[in-house]
Amino acid sequence: MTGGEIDLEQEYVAALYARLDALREEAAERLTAAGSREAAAVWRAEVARLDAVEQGLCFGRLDMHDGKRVYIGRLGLFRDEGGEPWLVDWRVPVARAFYTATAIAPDGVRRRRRITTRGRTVVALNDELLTPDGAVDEGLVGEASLLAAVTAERTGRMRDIVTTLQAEQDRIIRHETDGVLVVQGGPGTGKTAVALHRVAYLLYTRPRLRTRGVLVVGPSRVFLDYIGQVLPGLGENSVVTTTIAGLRPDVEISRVDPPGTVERKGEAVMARRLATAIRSRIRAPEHAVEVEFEQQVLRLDPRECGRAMHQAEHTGLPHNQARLVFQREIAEVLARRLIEDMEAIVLTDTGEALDGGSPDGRLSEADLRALAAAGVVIDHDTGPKTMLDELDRIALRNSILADTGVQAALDVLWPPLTPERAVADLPGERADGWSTADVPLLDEATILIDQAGGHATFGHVVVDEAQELSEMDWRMLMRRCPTRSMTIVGDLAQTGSPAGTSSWDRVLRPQVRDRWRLARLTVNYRTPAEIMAATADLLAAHHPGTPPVRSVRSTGVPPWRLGTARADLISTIADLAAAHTEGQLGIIAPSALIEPLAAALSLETAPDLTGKVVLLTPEQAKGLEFDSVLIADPAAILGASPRGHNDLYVAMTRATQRLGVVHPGPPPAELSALRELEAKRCRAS
Ligand SMILES: Nc1ncnc2c1ncn2[C@@H]1O[C@H](COP(=O)(O)OP(=O)(O)OP(=O)(O)O)[C@@H](O)[C@H]1O
Repeated sequence: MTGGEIDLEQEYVAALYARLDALREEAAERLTAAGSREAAAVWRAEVARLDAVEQGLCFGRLDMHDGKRVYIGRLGLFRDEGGEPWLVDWRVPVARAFYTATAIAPDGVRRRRRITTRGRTVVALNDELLTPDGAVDEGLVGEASLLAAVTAERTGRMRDIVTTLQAEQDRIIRHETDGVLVVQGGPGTGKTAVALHRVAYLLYTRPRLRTRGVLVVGPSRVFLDYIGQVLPGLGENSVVTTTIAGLRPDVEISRVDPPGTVERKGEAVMARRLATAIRSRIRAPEHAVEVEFEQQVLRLDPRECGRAMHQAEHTGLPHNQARLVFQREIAEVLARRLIEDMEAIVLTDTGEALDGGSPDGRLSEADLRALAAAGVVIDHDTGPKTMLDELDRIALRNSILADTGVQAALDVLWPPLTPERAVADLPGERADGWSTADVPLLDEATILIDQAGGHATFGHVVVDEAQELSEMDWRMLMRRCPTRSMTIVGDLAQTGSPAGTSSWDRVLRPQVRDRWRLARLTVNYRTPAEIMAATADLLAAHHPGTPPVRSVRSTGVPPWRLGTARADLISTIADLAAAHTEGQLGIIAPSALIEPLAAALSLETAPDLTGKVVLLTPEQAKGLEFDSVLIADPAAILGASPRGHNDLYVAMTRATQRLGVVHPGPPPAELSALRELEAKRCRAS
């Protein structure tokens, strides 16, 4: 590339930055002058959006066969209002060819130019000529930018990949489906990256989504921190991110359930069990129920109770709300009875004291008390039939409802419930704190007991590491997404949770029937071929039908294993970590080893992704990546749960450069083909 070309592009890019600066200045002024909170929020978001695009504002150019030239960047810029676009946003249709055009299907493109900038300076240009014979410009490397991106040292924070998106990824990002899109792909195929870029794409192309909201669900807080900069970097700041348990921030997690319990609690049948258990709290009486109100004993016969219960249940309202309907029905019955009694006394009017009436044939003391409690003032001079008007009747019914004695009698028939109580009373449950597997149960119970739809909902939901969700988790999530517009990404060969899935159809069909589409990603951008080859036995043994993903590069560095005595395991890992110099090292160990390893490595037990050495379990490592990975005690990882083989697969596929495995005793059969390192040569590289 000639220096002259770079100078020309530099001039163009500098002008784009000048325009960006002008827009920023204007947005900042509008923010200062904003007259309302709403206006301030709009301009604050605009300032953030303009700030976010500083790095790599413009990263590409398309020269079309018809002579047009299109510059592509992180946002659209116009030289002046109504004029030709100066820079087009990567999400507009015309930019698509930047990611998908090939020599065979050039889509009107003659030349694709990648523009690399450092700060505001253009440092490199890479051109591809998309001529029918596939010839490329001299001295240019087609995949140079991609390879530079995938081999760069990791920082503990995911970066966006907008400059190097590949065609199979772009197809998913722009997929037109309104319903559920499932993206299945092996490790490192860019599922997370693609899901986040799809969010940015959807927010851009469907602006109404901004008001309806987008939710991104990830497997852990550490993971959410890891991906936290990607969307802001794409100019999108308004997305809510959470873990599945975080959907109910009011539930404090203080317990870890054993695998069998996690599996059991995650099954969809729990929803039915919960509903049945709640329903069973309602007890239709076999004999008449006596209710005391203002020292009168009123009798309710079982048929009256049954009818009131039926009417309440018929409303379809949650338990506690239907209970109020039941109580109102019963109060109506009781009020009617009281009124009939009172009016019967007055109507006899024989001068006799009847049925507790006073000697002058009027109301008894108890009747008067009941009426007084209802705020009904009796005018003894008025005729008996007009004694209680409609308002009096309502007041009487309300005072019956408010009476603690009546309440106590009705609570035996239809007790009030809390979601916590309902879940804690399930067979096999405990009331001494909650586990993450309890969260969807509590959420389900909330719906059944207190409120239908009191939670926030979203216009689009993204689920990452979606293979980990239980059937109960899916139910909870679907309630947050009434439109069922979702992007679900995951890998069935990486399922670790005992309640997770091995079939997308099994978890999605009950929710959306066949209204979901499957897209696949096939190229691994993270893990070099040498490491993927080392996982082949593990994958073949446990997922015989799953094709291995193709690595985009090889490093020439084979992964290794090192045998050690059990007593030396911790010190061996500590020595390897101390000797490690190249990039970030992830040490992945079974949970039983986290404490002793943290002590030996002077680390916290909670993983810190900004550290040079990060210690974590396979579960915590989900979705993350490191320059080098060291696995401690693979047999323990395999044996820790029924899906230990998937956990080991996850652990082995986290490295972008180097992988080592330290095993006390003989290696697991699946790893025996790894190159064995002699103890004295043991280094993490
Ligand atoms: N087109 C691309 N250009 C540059 N880097 C890419 C590209 N696609 C993926 N990557 C990088 O590859 C790595 C793996 O991507 P990502 O984490 O999205 O994969 P994944 O499929 O979610 O992996 P896993 O299932 O193993 O967690 C990331 O560092 C990502 O930035």
